[in-house]
Amino acid sequence: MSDHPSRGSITAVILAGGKARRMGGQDKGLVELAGQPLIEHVIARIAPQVNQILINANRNTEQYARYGHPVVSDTLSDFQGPLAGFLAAMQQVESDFIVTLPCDGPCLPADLVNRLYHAQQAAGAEIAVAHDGNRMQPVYALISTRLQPSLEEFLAAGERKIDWWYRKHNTVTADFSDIPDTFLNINTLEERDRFREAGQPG
Ligand SMILES: Nc1nc2c(ncn2[C@@H]2O[C@H](COP(=O)(O)OP(=O)(O)OP(=O)(O)O)[C@@H](O)[C@H]2O)c(=O)[nH]1
Ligand SMILES: [Mg+2]
Repeated sequence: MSDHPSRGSITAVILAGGKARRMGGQDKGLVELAGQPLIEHVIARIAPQVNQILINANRNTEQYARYGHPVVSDTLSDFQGPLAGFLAAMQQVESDFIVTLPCDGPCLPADLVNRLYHAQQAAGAEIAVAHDGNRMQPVYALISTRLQPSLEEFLAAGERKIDWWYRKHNTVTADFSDIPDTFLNINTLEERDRFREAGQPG
């Protein structure tokens, strides 16, 4: 992994902690695409962009550990959504920021971290979220780890919606409208098979 001495430290957090109901409850990160588990595609694309990777998973943690990156499970029980994964990561890391991304998006931008970081720096923001031109992509975000107490409080109050939490903070969007296809995510086996036939977009 390359070094980025000019930036504050950033840990990438690959979110693989969901239930994958649309995939019949399989462990989505381990579902195969083009001969490799989905998470391997994601690791390959994010590794050159950061110094540290964390995998957030709630099942099959030994299998995820094989990739040589720390694996953390949600500290809140019962699959309470991606924010629970953000929190588990923040509780674990010592970096200034986390960059979150899902395990089911194998085509993620090659400059995801750079664009998020520049948007954050330009605005002095607490959070930078990807925007594909049509909509926000809320699980692709750069978040200051100083927000851990805020996130703990939000989740303890029973709130779960990412967008609502973002709205409580100085949040900016980073423009990815030139490469919207990079946010394609695979939620069903049919989508996986269609993707396979079409080849990798972008
Ligand atoms: N840590 C954690 N991550 C989650 C949780 N729920 C969803 N995610 C992650 O959030 C990202 C986007 O969620 P979805 O694509 O809807 O994944 P999912 O919830 O597993 O799938 P569905 O049940 O089919 O909606 C994925 O990377 C999931 O792994 C959760 O309860 N905890
Ligand atoms: Mg998805």
